[in-house]
Amino acid sequence: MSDSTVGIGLLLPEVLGTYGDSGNAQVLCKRLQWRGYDAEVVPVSLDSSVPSTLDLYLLGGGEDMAQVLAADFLRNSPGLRSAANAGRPVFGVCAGLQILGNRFRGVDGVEHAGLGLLDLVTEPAQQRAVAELIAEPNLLETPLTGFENHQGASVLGPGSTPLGRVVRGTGNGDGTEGAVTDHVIGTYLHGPALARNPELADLLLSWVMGHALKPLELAEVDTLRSERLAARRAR
Ligand SMILES: NC(=O)CC[C@H](N)C(=O)O
Repeated sequence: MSDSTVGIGLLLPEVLGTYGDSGNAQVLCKRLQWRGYDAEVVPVSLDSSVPSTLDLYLLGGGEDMAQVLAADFLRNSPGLRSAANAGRPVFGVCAGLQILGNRFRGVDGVEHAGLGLLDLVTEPAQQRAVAELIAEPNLLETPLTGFENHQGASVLGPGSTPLGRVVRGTGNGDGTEGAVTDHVIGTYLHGPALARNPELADLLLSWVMGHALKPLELAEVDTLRSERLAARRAR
């Protein structure tokens, strides 16, 4: 990979790929390439260590045991934490959000340490949240859309702010959705989230590039968004 190529780290897709969130890496890569930048997806698997030099890091959702495996691995491989502490963007979805937090408890009742990159704690909720999820964003202009499928409910501490306010669905479980600390974002949105929410994709990319990127007109993305937002109104 040349120095000018943007390296998009896709962390542990073999265990955090259950909900299709690996698509977030393809979305970021394409949105850069369509604008004339070189970009490459760099998968990081359980048999390697996490490099601290990639430009951005992605974690997807996963089942409970896979999540514990991923959290243990990431706690013991310091690359992600040092990259985040150096300001490199990190985006985690669902299990990814919970791993980025301070700690999470699975449905088995066992508490596991997270990475402490987001100030949040996750406990199992009474009911599993499986639904379309819509939120009014805090950092962006346009509504956040995705689907959710999780048991965990997350409570934010003062070191993180919500990514948005739930309009439909469950999100964190208290009316807020997701969490942000510096350049680390966690969300309960699958979809993949960055395919459904191009403004969120471009926010992450603006942090990578150090400047805003020129807009992209993509009719397919507009159609997908309007279909998903209309589906919520039809119910
Ligand atoms: N979709 C997911 O990543 C699920 C995460 C976690 N296992 C939960 O149920 O809360």
